[in-house]
Amino acid sequence: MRNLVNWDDDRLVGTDADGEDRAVEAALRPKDLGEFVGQERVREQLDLVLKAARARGATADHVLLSGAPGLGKTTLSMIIAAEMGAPIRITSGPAIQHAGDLAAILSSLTEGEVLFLDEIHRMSRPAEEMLYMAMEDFRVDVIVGKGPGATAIPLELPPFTLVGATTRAGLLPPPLRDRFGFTGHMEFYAPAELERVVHRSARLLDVEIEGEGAAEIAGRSRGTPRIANRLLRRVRDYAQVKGDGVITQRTAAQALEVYEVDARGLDRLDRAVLTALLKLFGGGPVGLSTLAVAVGEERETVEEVAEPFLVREGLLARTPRGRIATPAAWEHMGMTPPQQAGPGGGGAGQQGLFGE
Ligand SMILES: Nc1ncnc2c1ncn2[C@@H]1O[C@H](COP(=O)(O)OP(=O)(O)OP(=O)(O)O)[C@@H](O)[C@H]1O
Repeated sequence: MRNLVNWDDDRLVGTDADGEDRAVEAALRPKDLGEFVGQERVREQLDLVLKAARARGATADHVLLSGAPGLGKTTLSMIIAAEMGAPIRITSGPAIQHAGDLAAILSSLTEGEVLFLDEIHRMSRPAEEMLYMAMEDFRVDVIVGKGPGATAIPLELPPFTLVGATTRAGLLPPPLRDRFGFTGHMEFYAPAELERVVHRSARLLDVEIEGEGAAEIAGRSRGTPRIANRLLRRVRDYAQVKGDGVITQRTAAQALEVYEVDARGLDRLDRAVLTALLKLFGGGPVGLSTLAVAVGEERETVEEVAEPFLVREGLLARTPRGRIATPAAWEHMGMTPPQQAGPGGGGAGQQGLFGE
C-alpha cells in the first residue's frame, strides 16, 4: 500500500516540510512578532502574555499552539523565545517515547528557556504524565530501579516555558490542555496575507516579483505559508529558465500550470477525485471505496490526503449516503450539473446505487 505520508511529501501542495523546505525555511522565518504576518488575534494575545511576563521579570506562561502544519507554529515558538531573550530547545512528541527521554531534556534546561514540543499529542503516556508535574511544579520524579524496590527521586527544574504544538487541541487529554496558560489557535491565512508572505520571501530570496504575480501564487497556496514559499521557489525556477527572472502574473500562472496546481490550489489528485465524482457518478452520492477505486488510489489516500482540502474549500461534502459534489465543484471544473443539462441529461437517477 502506498504510504500516505510519502504521498503528501511528494505533493507540491503537501503541508509537511520536505528536505528543501527545511533547508530554506530557517532563512525565511520572521524573527519577531512585528514581522509575523496575519494571525492577528493570536499575535495580539501573545504579545500581551509576553509583555506582561517581561514586566514582571518572570518566565512566560506555557503556550499551546494548535493548527494545521505549515501555518507557523515553529516560527511562533522561536519568536516567543526571541521576544523573551531566552534560548530555545526544539523536540517533538514522537521523539520522546520514554519518560527518561523527557527527564533528560527537562533537567538540562536553563532558567527561562523555551522548550518547543511539536506534535505534543504524540508523546507516550508516561512522558505525558511526567510533563504534568514539570509544567505545574517545575519538578519531576525520576524513578530509579524496578518493581517493589523502585524509588522516586524528586528533581527540581528551573522555571521554563513549554510551547506545545498540535494539529488539533482536541487531541490532547484535558489535564495536559489545562496546564497551558495560553492557547492560540492558528487559522488558515487569507489570500492578502499570503501575498505579504510571498513578497517578504521574494525579497529575502532576492527574487523580483510583481504584485499580480504574488497574488497568483497566494491564491494557489491553500491558505498555508509553507506552500506559498514552496510555490514561490518553483515559480522562480520557471521565471529564470523561461523568462527574465521576474515573476509576473503570467509567469506564475504558466509555471503553476506546468506543476499542475490550479487557480484554486487543487493538484492532480484533488482534480482526479472531483472528476471521478462529477463525470462517473453525476456528482454523487457515492461511497468512499467506490470513489477511490474509480480514482485508482487507496481509500485512505482519497480520504486523508485529498478530501480535507476539498471539504474545506466547499467543493465536496461527506454525507451519510456518501460523497457529494457541491455546485462550486461543478463550476470549478467547468462542468454542468445533470439537472441543468436538460431532458435526459445526467445520471442522477442512478446515484443511490453508488452510496455506501
Ligand atoms: N505568519 C507568517 N509570516 C511569514 N512567514 C510565515 C508565517 N508563518 C509561517 N511562515 C513560513 O512558513 C514556513 C513554515 O512555518 P513553520 O515551520 O513555522 O510551520 P509549522 O506550523 O511549525 O509547521 P509544522 O507543524 O509542519 O512544523 C516557514 O518558512 C515560515 O517562514
